[in-house]
Amino acid sequence: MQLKVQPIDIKVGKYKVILNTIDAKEIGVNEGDRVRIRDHETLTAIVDFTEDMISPGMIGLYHEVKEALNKEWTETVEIFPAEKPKSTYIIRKTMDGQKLSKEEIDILVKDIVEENLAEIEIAAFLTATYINDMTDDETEWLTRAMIDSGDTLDFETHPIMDKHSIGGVPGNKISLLIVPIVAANGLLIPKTSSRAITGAGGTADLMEILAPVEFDAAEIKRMTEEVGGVLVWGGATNIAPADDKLIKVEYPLSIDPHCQMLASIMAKKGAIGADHVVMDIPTGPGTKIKNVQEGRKLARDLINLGDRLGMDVDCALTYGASPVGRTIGPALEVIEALKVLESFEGPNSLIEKSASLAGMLLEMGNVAGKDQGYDLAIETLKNGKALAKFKEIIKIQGGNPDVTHKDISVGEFTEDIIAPNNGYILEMDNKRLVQIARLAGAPNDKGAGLLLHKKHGEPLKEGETMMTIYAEKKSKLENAVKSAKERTPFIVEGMMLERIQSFKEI
Ligand SMILES: O=P(O)(O)OC[C@H]1O[C@H](OP(=O)(O)O)[C@H](O)[C@@H]1O
Ligand SMILES: Nc1ccnc(=O)[nH]1
Repeated sequence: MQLKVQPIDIKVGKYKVILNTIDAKEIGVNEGDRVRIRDHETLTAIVDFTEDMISPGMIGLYHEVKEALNKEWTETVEIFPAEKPKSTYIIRKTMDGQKLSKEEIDILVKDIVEENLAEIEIAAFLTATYINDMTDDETEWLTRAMIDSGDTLDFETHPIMDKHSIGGVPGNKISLLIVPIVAANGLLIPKTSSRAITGAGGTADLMEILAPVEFDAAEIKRMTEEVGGVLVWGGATNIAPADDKLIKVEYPLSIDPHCQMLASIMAKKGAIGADHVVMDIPTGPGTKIKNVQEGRKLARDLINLGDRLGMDVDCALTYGASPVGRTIGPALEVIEALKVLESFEGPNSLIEKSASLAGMLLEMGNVAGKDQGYDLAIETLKNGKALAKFKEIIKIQGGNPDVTHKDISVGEFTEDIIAPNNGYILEMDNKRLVQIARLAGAPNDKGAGLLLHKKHGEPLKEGETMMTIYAEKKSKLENAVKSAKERTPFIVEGMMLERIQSFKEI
């Protein structure tokens, strides 16, 4: 069918076109099907429908298709129904619980990277692997395919150190401390992070407040060689490019399937050529890993995958049942991390955890003797060398090295959540805390988040503030406050959990 072009200058991240319902019926395609567009070259695009935005006889070309075809308003193109990509059948196999071959995984990752799959198809794949986990072989092939589909780094100097957390515990701003501690001790640590996946602020979301985080592989190498470390966003590089496309679909689902998590993390480590890696596995109720047994199993899986890929991986099972430090959400977390670097002031949970993991890396990189790493990490924080190194990192990434915690602005709309009665905090619900922080606007509104005045095990008096919610928009604050009051994230000794009413005649 010949159709006239209507350019739509909206970027949708993949080849997509929009047809009038009448034309779509005539061609015989449904929403989400593909069409081949033939002109001087042929490309395949995913179809959207509309009744009124596009008139019959026209085809809306979103930015990416328009750029590729270089067609102007009312020029014509010829379109045909096209086969679905082979990956959709491969995804179906995963949904049926069947195992995939290396070739199938390579095809799937290629289609993800080339934007040939609709989000709903990627969501189906992720959900299928959430239900039917991949085997060790499949996970290794997935990781290798993710590494091979992008750029890799090859440093002349070794060892290359790296750190990653599987996430799942709110407030986990430790990379902002660990990277400068390690780099300040002469080791190279080119750290790539993702944005939030199940949380309210990933390391990339945090670092972005202090400096740009979008760099390509060559720039990451150059900056690391110059100052020893970087803190950049993995999604902006062409390093393991499938990763961020999968994470974008995981985020609204708030899931991080086991095999995807392994591949996502280890592909980033493999691609930058890491020799020694420390993995943080937050463990406990409300995290991705419910108990120590599960944590040990994941640690073995990570070590085993590292071994297959030629990396030395050590894991730290860490306490995750309540947040790290007292802040959740980008700006609040950055302030807390900067205070530790500036004056060694801050919550024990943050300092202890950061120094322990940094210490492991210092020992693995042979700049600290056995069992000496923790002390060296604390010393590097106390003597200001970590702060000085962090300033160098901020500067080389294009940020302002003179920034202090006082310069970071938080949301102007705040409300305190008050203790319902006297008692002790018996539990904190991580997932609820993240939901409330997300309702307040985190991670996209950088100033949104939570300041925890009270934590697990601490006593409180009726009427005391348990936490303050911060938001950049009043409506978001109201939503978050309503949610926090309806279902509290704190379980206080002696409090009534919920009132469940009998059915009443109206
Ligand atoms: O949103 P959830 O799933 O909690 O965790 C995701 C976070 O965990 C990892 O942290 P890091 O890069 O090791 O600091 C990721 O890179 C990301 O920032
Ligand atoms: N799935 C993931 C969890 C944590 N970090 C990542 O980069 N990816």
